[in-house]
Amino acid sequence: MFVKVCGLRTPDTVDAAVEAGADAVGFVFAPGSVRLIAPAAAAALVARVPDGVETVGVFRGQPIDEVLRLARAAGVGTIQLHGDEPAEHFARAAAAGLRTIRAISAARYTASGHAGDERLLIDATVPGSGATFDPAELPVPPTVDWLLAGGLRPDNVAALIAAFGPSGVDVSSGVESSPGVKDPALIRSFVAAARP
Ligand SMILES: O=C(O)c1ccccc1N[C@@H]1O[C@H](COP(=O)(O)O)[C@@H](O)[C@H]1O
Repeated sequence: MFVKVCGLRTPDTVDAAVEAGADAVGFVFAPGSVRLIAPAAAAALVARVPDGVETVGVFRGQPIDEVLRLARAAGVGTIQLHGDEPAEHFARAAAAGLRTIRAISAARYTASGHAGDERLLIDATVPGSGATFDPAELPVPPTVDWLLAGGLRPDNVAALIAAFGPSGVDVSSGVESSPGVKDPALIRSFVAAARP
């Protein structure tokens, strides 16, 4: 089970995610997020991440030139786009040597609409809110590689994996002691619960 821990902003929590065995760590560059991090600060955290652990920049509705500039400054290897971005944005990212994750709400998922995506993340309507989505919004889970996100926590992730059968999971609020403040112990508990 691929495990991503997102919205990291401090060295101790990046280290906790890596040591716990996370496959990916995420840094949020979407304006207005409580987890927003400056690219230079993110670059210092990316430098702590060993090869083999994916570094993901998270964006929402931003111009692709801004996305690429921030991704380059932070040194992340993957971008995650939450704003219904056009195919051209993904092509520009791939041309820049970046991997991509398309993030959509469960209510907007259609199999035909996402067959060609490299990787898909299916979230609740408001990303980063700590809310889960209604299972009725995803009657038939994707057959492509996909990440389950939205309100995941150490105490619910195993049941949600069993219910939806994703390729991976992605968490932010559920491993925080307060909005935007990651808790190393909760990070460790989440990774252990996601990969028993
Ligand atoms: O985390 C944020 O603040 C954020 C802001 C804008 C776009 C995406 C964001 N986070 C993504 O949402 C998922 C789910 O969050 P949560 O676990 O429900 O809090 C998170 O993993 C990020 O990929």
